[in-house]
Amino acid sequence: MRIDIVTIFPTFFDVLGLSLIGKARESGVLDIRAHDLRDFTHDRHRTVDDTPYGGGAGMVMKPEPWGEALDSLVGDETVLIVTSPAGEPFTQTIARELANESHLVFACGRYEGIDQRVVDHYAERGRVRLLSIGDYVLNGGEVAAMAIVEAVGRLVPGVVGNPASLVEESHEDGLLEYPSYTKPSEWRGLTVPPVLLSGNHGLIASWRHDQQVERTRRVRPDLLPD
Ligand SMILES: Nc1cc(-c2ccc3cc[nH]c3c2)n[nH]1
Repeated sequence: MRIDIVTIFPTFFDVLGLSLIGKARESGVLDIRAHDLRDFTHDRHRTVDDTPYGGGAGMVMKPEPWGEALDSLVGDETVLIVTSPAGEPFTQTIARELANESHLVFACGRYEGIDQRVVDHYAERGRVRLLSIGDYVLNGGEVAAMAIVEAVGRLVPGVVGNPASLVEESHEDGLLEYPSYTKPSEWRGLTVPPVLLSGNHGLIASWRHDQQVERTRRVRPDLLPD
């Protein structure tokens, strides 16, 4: 999978050279590239923003640099992802959908956001998704893009060593994950649930599912079917 990220802070994504995603980049399973939006400006000050039509506080990102940057990256197979607090809530289901794509381009806004005509222009020509990682406001789209890149990247075959570890996770089966324990069997007076020491794998599986349902009912009842 090829992932391109357009941002005025390209070094922000240097962290993607670490850990699993970093190894996947080295092996070629993931090809992730960050691009500086200012490289697509032509004035001395490399200007990417201007005052909003209609007035109001803050600045809006100009459409021209975005058009040149995205024209250089977006193709017929591309899904253009614009992170925004006004976007569709990003979920594990969307992560799975995006993990099947061959090319993702992320547009990371700053200031008060990107001129709406950029989204409108590319939505007329291909697939564009406005995605939010939560109902809170960040200073820019980079943190949201980073979260989505990690959630999607780890689902791409060859990125995670043991694909079985992707199955029993929160949200993978619509439920929150069960609690996990490791040695020692007692720590600060706290012990491990005896069923996990029983060696009875049927009982363990049943206990773990019960824990998932109980935890989901307690913490995220909205995830349970009506
Ligand atoms: N879920 C979420 C996304 C954002 C976001 C995304 C892009 C920009 C551009 C300027 N501020 C932004 C905030 N905040 N919260």
